[in-house]
Amino acid sequence: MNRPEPPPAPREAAAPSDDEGAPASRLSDWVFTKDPRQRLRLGQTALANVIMVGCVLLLHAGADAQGPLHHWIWPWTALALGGMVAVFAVVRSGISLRWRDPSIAMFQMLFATACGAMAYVLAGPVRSAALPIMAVVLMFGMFGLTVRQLIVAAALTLLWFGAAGLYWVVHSGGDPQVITVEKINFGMLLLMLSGVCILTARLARLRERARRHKAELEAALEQNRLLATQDALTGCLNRRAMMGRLAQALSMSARFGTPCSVIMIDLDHFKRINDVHGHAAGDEVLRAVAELARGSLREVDALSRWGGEEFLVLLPSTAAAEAVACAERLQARVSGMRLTQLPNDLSLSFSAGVAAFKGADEPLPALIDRADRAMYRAKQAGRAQVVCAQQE
Ligand SMILES: Nc1nc2c(ncn2[C@@H]2O[C@H](COP(=O)(O)OP(=O)(O)OP(=O)(O)O)[C@@H](O)[C@H]2O)c(=O)[nH]1
Repeated sequence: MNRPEPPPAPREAAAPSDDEGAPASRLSDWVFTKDPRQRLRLGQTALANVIMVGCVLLLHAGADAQGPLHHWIWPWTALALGGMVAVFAVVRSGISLRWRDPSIAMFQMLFATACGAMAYVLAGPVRSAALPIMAVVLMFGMFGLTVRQLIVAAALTLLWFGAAGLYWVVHSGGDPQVITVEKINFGMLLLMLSGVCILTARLARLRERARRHKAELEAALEQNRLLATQDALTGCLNRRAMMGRLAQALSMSARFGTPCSVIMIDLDHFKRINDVHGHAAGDEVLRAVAELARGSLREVDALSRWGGEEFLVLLPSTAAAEAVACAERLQARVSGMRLTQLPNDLSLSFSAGVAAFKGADEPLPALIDRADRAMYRAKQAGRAQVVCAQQE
C-alpha cells in the first residue's frame, strides 16, 4: 500500500539548502533523510543496531573459545551485522514506504530475537547475558508493534530460546545443574516477555485514548470555528464573518476595477408569521429562505444573516443590473415556496435593496447603508419588490 509522504516539517522550510549548513548536518540529512518520519524510523533502527553491535562485541569477549560451536561465531557475526545493515538500507531506500509497516518493525524484532537465541547457543557459559539484551530488544517492539504482533514475537522468542536451552540440556548429557540453569533462564524470559506484553497493551490503550482525545479536540475546534463564523439557525455566515468577506471582496474590486454588488433582503410581514403561526414556523421560514438562496447563488457569492429576518448577499464581479436580476429571481422562488408548518395559500415575499460598489472611494459601511436605504424604499413602495440604490 502506498503511503502519502508526510508534509515537510516547518523547521525544514526555513532550513538552509543542500549546499549550505554544517557538514555534520548534511551528513545527518544524507544518512537519515530530511523527511521527519523517515528520520524517526531510521533513528530507531540505528539505535537498535548500536545495541546489536554491543551484543556482538560482548559475545566475542565472553564466548567460550573452546566451546562446541565456537567456529559458528564468525558466520553468526556476519549474519547479525549483515542483517542490520540490510534492514537499515531497506528503510533508508524508501522501498518499505510502500509496505504496511515502513519501519519493518516485526521483521526487525524477529531477526533480533532469532540472533539472540543463536548467540545464547554460541555464548557458552556467559549465555545468560543474552536475556537482558532480549528485554531491551522487546522494549523497542513496545513502540513499533501492535499488541497482537508483540504476542506473536514473544511466543516465537520463547520457542527459539526454548530450543536453545534444550540444546544445552542435550549437550550436557542431562546434567541436573544445567537443567536447573536452563529452567531458571526460561522462566526469567517468560516473566520478562509477559511483562513487556502487559506494558505494550497498556501503552496501546494510552495511545488510543490520546488519539480519541485529539479527534475530540479537533471536532471541538471545528465546532468553535463554525460557531464563530456561522449563524446557528440558518447555517449562513454571521455578520462578523460577512464583514470580513465584504472587506476582501471590495478590496479586490477596487484593485482590479471589477464590479461588486450587495443585496439587502428583509422578509415582509415576518412578525405576522410569528404571531399567527408560531415562532417555530418563523424559524422554518428563515431556514427555508436561506436554503433556497444558497441554492440560487454562485460559488463565489456569499450569503449572511444580517439581523433577525434580514439577509445580506455579496455578489462579487456583478454589476447593479445583474444583482437586481438575481434578487428578482430569488423573489420569484421565495414566493413559490411551500412549507409544512404554513398554509399552502400563504405567500412569502421580501423587500430588497441592491447597491453596486462605487469604487475605492466608497467605504464599506456606506455601501451597506445605501443597500439598506434602498431596501426601506422597497418597503415604503409596498414591499415584495427590489429597489436599486443608483435609481434613487
Ligand atoms: N421566528 C423567528 N423570528 C425572529 C427571529 N429573529 C427576529 N424575529 C422576528 O422577526 C420579526 C420582525 O418584525 P418587524 O421588524 O416588525 O418586521 P416585519 O414584521 O417583517 O415587517 P416589515 O419588515 O415591515 O415587512 C420580529 O417579530 C422578531 O421577533 C428568529 O430568529 N426567529
